[in-house]
Amino acid sequence: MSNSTINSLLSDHIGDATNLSLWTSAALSAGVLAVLYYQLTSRKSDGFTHLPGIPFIGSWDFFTKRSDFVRLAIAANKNGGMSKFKLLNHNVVIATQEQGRKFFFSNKSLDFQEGYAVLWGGAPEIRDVVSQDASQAERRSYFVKRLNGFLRRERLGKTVPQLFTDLDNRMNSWPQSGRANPFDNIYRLVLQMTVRALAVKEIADSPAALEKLSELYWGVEKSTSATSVLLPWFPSRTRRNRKDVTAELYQFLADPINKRKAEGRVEEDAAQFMIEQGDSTENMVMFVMAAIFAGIITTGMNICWLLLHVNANPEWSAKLQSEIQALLSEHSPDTALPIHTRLSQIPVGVWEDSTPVLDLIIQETIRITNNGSLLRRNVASDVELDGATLKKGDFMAYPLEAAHLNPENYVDPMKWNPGRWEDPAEVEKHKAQLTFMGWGAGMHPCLGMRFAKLEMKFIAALYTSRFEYTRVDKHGAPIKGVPEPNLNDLYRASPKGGEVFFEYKPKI
Ligand code: HEM
Repeated sequence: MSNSTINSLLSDHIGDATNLSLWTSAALSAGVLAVLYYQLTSRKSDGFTHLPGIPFIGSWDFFTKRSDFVRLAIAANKNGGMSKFKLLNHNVVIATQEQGRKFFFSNKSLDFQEGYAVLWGGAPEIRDVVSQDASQAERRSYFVKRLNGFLRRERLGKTVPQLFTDLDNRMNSWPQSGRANPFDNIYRLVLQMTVRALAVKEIADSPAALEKLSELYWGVEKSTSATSVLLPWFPSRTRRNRKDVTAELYQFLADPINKRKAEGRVEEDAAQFMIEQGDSTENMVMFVMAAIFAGIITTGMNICWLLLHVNANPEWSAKLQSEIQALLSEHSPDTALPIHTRLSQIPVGVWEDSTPVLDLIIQETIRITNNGSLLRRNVASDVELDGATLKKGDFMAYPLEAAHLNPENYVDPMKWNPGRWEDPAEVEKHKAQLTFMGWGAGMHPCLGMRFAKLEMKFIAALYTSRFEYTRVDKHGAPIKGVPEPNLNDLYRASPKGGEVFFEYKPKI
């Protein structure tokens, strides 16, 4: 923790870490931390194991190396109980065992929005740009209502041909064959689909506008730091950037909506539906920002990992191809048609309910990849839990890796093995014990799951039908197996040990 923590603090507060000579920062890190850093490993009288941190500041590693940090809690809680750490004046409790997990997902005093609003700064926040009269609950209910409307089967069904055309056009815009980083070009496919299905046609139609949108999103992410999250009032360099980028993003999304409203022009897209419902531009932009954010981060990282794993596993790759071939033969037998047209003729209901191989592959990929920490805040009264008191105002975190990568729950947990989901009894067991929560659980299950699964299925089907590919490093040397995801990288879970590329060429 030491060097990076101090450096990130300094770079954020002072403005530019490169202005500090290396020896100064190293001396500071070693000297200051030797005095300030403390580590408490045993369970204390308040019933919690206290995790290491810096006095007054707390455990900055929760932001900078989250997975490494939560693994301390997983180890500390192994024989029961929960861990606790400080972030400035906030207490954060990490539950990793069954009792804490069940409480985390079902207790009504734990507030979802409050947890993320204070402890997670990755999403662009509309309140950074325009003042909002609506309460958080009202904004959430608006978001849920609109999302559910857009995900109705008949509505999605009408969009499917356009989604496949978009995907095919994007793939046509790549060099016919070559080496590409999936964490770059596959992410862009997800953005394209999300904007097409849940946002504004004017942007979905324009590769340049999509590129700009992607730049703005990653701009918000890059401008997020521990300081901007924990000290939102602090006029740091990153905070100013974040506000500026969010304001630009807001305007970028609002402009085409306002223009269309002013011209009275009618298009066929999600924005049009919202305009016809009389929605304000602010609400529409809020919806689009949140939907796109959920889309490009989680769906993006999971589809990249899915393609990596499938490629490294000939058995599952063959099963996937035969599932796709069977669907094509049944629903679009004319082999003279282009593959994206044929795939688009498979009904949405079939994609959702009759693709068992894709379902297993997605489930297993998410178990290994989707392992961030979920967050809540106790907004009600003090609660007794597992021999300790979770006070009103305390935060709670549940690291998904505590369940998903635990050898007590999954044999050989780092092995990608979709077959482990074939036994219905096993699936039921994980459901009952809450040991698979890749799509959330209890009071806050993922509301975009159906759409995210469709996006991953469409991309997997079209990409693997169009291309042959192998996994290589940046020099083109083949990569054995599949690296582990770096779970400290909250936004991409990028491969440990360096970038992985796909060397691809068209299938004949
Ligand atoms: C592979 C892609 C995705 C994965 C693995 C995923 C996973 C999750 C998980 C684990 C949660 C629970 C968070 C918690 O309990 O703290 C969640 C919640 C949520 N997800 Fe997703 N998600 C994905 C894609 C999407 C997409 C594309 C959308 C929307 C377009 C979406 C919308 C939501 C919403 C609105 C919630 C919050 C529900 C609530 O407030 O109760 N998700 N998701």
